[in-house]
Amino acid sequence: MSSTTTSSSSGLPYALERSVAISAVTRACSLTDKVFRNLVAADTITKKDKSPVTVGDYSAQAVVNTIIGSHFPTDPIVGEEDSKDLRKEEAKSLRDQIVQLANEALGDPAKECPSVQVLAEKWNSGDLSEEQLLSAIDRGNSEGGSKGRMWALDPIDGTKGFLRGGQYAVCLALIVDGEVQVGVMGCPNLPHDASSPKPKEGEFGAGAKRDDLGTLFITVKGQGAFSRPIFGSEVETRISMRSISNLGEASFCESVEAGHSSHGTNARIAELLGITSASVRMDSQAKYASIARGDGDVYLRLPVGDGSYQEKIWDHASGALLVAEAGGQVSDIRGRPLDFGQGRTLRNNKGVVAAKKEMHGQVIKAVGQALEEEGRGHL
Ligand SMILES: Nc1ncnc2c1ncn2[C@@H]1O[C@H](COP(=O)(O)O)[C@@H](OP(=O)(O)O)[C@H]1O
Ligand SMILES: [Mg+2]
Repeated sequence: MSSTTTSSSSGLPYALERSVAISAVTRACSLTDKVFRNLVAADTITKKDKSPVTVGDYSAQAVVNTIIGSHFPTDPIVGEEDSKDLRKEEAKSLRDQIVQLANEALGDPAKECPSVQVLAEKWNSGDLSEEQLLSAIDRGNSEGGSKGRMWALDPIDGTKGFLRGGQYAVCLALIVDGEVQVGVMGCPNLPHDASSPKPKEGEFGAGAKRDDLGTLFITVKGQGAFSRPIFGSEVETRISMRSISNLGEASFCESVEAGHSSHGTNARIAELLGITSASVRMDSQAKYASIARGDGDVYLRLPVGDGSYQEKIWDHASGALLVAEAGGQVSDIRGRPLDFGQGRTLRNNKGVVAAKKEMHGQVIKAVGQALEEEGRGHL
């Protein structure tokens, strides 16, 4: 496996990877958005861990892996899904829908940047077989590790948000020797900027598309953080974290799901920091995106219970780089950097704390105190 930096005509490191990732995520977002608007709840099947997996998850992974696989055939992919359940007899109608949706997304004559066009003919014929698409899903079975290049993909991060009409994200990152180098995140339900009114319940669903929704976040290590609409304009805007003079002015983001992040501990940390505004609850890595562009300031993800859950690399790779490139610092609850070189999980880390660089240390101190008070100081 080579760790060399590929660049295209722009001359910047990872320019080709950036373009291909944008193309893959954009196509996957069109697909998930379509599924979202025509959501057929009956097509949801249940994995062993009981999290809902939809036709959107599988099709989006098939699309992204097909595109990554044709441009970078030797790059391993660490993807959330595999095709095991899909290959079962009873999943026939789900498979048929995936084949149709993935081929539509791959065959869509969307505009591509010139470097991507070169290889587009490899996958955009729109007639891949069921087996080709199932194999593409299974390209995501890499075990990860600390050497060489690999992609991390969450085809629909925030599955619960997706199903309830909240935030979700298609997240793709390139990791080289354990360090995230490129991150692209598509948030189809996130307004283009924080000043847009928040979507209200009932604004989603068939035919209710709003022009100011759907935001793409793009980052390459050392090159800054950018956003642009997913659908429509390709003009990118540089984003950065908000300037606040003290943490008392901050607002923080946390998961909607109390089972994913301890709301009680988060509240105590906010109290210790003098934060008075209510937390913003949001599904998916849209939380990283929100603080990166200054909608909020701190992302707290405090482990629940005994802290034995191991965070997955695809749940954090693109978001963590985005925040770092927007002026933030991302670590676990002890202030250790997230270690993406340990396989499919962040097994050397517990929880996540993301905040503006200058204020991160103060947040970590409050985290330690709150855990101590709960008798979880050993975490
Ligand atoms: N006990 C737990 N602690 C922390 N994260 C968990 C968890 N159980 C599941 N998750 C992860 O939390 C992710 C969603 O995060 P959030 O709550 O911030 O939206 C899920 O991603 P998926 O929705 O892709 O399955 C899943 O991987
Ligand atoms: Mg996820």
